Amino acid sequence: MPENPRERPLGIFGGTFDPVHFGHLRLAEEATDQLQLAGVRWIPAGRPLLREAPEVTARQRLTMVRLATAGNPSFDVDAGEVDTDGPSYTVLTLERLRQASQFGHQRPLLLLLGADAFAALPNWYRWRSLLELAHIGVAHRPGFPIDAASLPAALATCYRERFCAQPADLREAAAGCIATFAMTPLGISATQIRQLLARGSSPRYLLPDEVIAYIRNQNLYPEY
Ligand SMILES: Nc1ncnc2c1ncn2[C@@H]1O[C@H](COP(=O)(O)OP(=O)(O)OP(=O)(O)O)[C@@H](O)[C@H]1O
Ligand SMILES: O=C(O)c1ccc[n+]([C@@H]2O[C@H](COP(=O)([O-])O)[C@@H](O)[C@H]2O)c1
Repeated sequence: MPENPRERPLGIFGGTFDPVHFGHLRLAEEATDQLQLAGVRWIPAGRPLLREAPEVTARQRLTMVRLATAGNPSFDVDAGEVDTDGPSYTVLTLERLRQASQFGHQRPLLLLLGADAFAALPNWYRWRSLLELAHIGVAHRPGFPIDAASLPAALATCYRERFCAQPADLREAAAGCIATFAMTPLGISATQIRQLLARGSSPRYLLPDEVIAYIRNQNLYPEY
């Protein structure tokens, strides 16, 4: 049991963010509301796995996340994965957070994932250990159903065993539950934005203006 069982979980939101967009921002905002989080810590992946290398550097993606989240006191940004050499394994990041004196082993942490990332969880390094370190909160995402029948068998079993319907239950333990939440469906992806930028089309209203200005000033995606 946590020292303070009523403490709200802190959301942990990792991503490649190449670039960050309103799908990410609404996910973090709606998770905070629906899962009753204390806030969300954004952690851009330094060297993301199981995907193509990002188009821009880790530091540039970190800056975009800082620009996008500035001004929201419920959000903060962690440069830990960007500052670390080597692949960005989430389990190691969670272990680092648990070792940091501010969290210890009692504070509820909740790893935020979109439904597509959740379905791929069995491919992650030491994926079963993730639930020893944090709860998992899964956002609905258009095109990616969250139901046991569509998940890989090992994950479907885990999902059935760990499912938690009540946000209040997430405060009763430091880790181990899987919750889902139905965020506003937004069919926005960073892939789509990169495709728009590559053909010189406007990405406006898919991501914050501050991020677009940075992309332009730094010539991050050269055709735009
Ligand atoms: N529109 C969205 N709705 C719900 N979840 C999302 C959405 N966009 C991204 N996510 C989630 O945010 C996290 C970080 O995603 P990521 O940075 O890879 O963005 P992406 O748009 O999926 O990028 P890409 O198209 O490059 O794969 C993942 O858990 C992903 O599932
Ligand atoms: O730990 C792993 O093995 C692992 C494998 C794939 C993805 N992740 C993390 O999942 C988050 C979302 O990844 P992505 O590729 O959808 O941007 C991001 O924080 C990645 O570091 C982590």
